[in-house]
Amino acid sequence: MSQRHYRALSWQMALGFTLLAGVCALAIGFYMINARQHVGANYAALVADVVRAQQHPVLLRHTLDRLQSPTPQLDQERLENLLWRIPQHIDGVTYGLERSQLDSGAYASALDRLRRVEEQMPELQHHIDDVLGGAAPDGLTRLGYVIENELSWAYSELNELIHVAAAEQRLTMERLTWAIGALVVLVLMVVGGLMLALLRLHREREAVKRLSLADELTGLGNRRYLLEVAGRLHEQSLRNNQPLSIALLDLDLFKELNDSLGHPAGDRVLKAFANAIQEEIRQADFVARIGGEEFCILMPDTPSEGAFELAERIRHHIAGLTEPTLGAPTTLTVSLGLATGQGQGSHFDSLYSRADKALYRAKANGRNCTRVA
Ligand SMILES: Nc1nc2c(ncn2[C@@H]2O[C@H](COP(=O)(O)OP(=O)(O)OP(=O)(O)O)[C@@H](O)[C@H]2O)c(=O)[nH]1
Repeated sequence: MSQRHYRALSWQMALGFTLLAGVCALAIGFYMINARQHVGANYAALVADVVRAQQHPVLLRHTLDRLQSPTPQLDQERLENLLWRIPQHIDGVTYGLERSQLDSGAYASALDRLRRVEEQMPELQHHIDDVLGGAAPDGLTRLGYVIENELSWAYSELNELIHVAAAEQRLTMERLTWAIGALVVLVLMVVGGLMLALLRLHREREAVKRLSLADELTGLGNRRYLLEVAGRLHEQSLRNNQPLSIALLDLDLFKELNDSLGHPAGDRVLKAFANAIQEEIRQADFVARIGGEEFCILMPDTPSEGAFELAERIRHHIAGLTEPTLGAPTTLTVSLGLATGQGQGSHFDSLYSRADKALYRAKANGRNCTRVA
């Protein structure tokens, strides 16, 4: 699997992480907008009611002041209008307060005063009627100023209370937003960390797997890897009804070389041999070191003639190698056994054993030659 699948997996993880981060960012944005709107919606209507109601004491005072002037004048229309609007606004503000999140204890005294004002409204109406009937305006102004005072105090108290509460709530929302943001960052960090750890684990597992399938000396595949690939290629050849060829290669008289030049020189020769094979084979072919100086090449979609051609090419290449490439003062020859299978009747084990027999014949026939099963 490897590099390609690993890259694909990395991309998938990166994509997943980006999506997750995007969703989190969207969620935070959505939450922040909603949080702000929530704060505004909660108090905006109440603040507007209170601000509108704050005009009543001002208008009342203005009307009463005109009754106190040297030429007293009764603005009957405005007073009647206030008598009608003051209780209405008191009801509206009371309703808004009850529906708000405010602590009822905080606005209880303001509400008491407003209710008292409501109770005094009929009395105020009597005084207006008396003044209209010709009585002195003293009673009307006395009660009027008391009501004006009560309304001013109650509304300014409520106004301040609502603003403080709105500011507090906004602060709480901001803190909450930061906390959620931090939480999301933390979650992203943890998820990111987990993904990285998973990738690292996967990479290490792949490295271990690669090591377990590689030949340490030459870097080629080992016998286990050969069997794995052989199974795949054999199935593929059956499915597509294509020929699959196998070549077994065995260096000639390698023991002598080892004995005369030493083991390290033998190792260098083995590496040179592996390189030479790799230079000759196609990309679709697979080569493995299956024993000391024994190698195997799998050639998918290759008929017997093609396999023979490649075998001979390798043989001549090896015979032509000289000391600088071999890393040892010697010449080298190789014997090869070939076998080709095609169709349902061909089993890989029998293909291998036919190639082995052909190799045995090559050795028996004087070495440095290729024999076909
Ligand atoms: N340097 C080195 N030698 C190895 C390695 N693995 C196996 N050998 C040696 O390869 C030699 C193989 O010898 P034999 O099996 O007798 O074969 P041969 O001498 O090549 O004779 P023929 O195959 O009949 O031509 C042995 O001496 C092994 O010790 C290795 O990794 N490095």
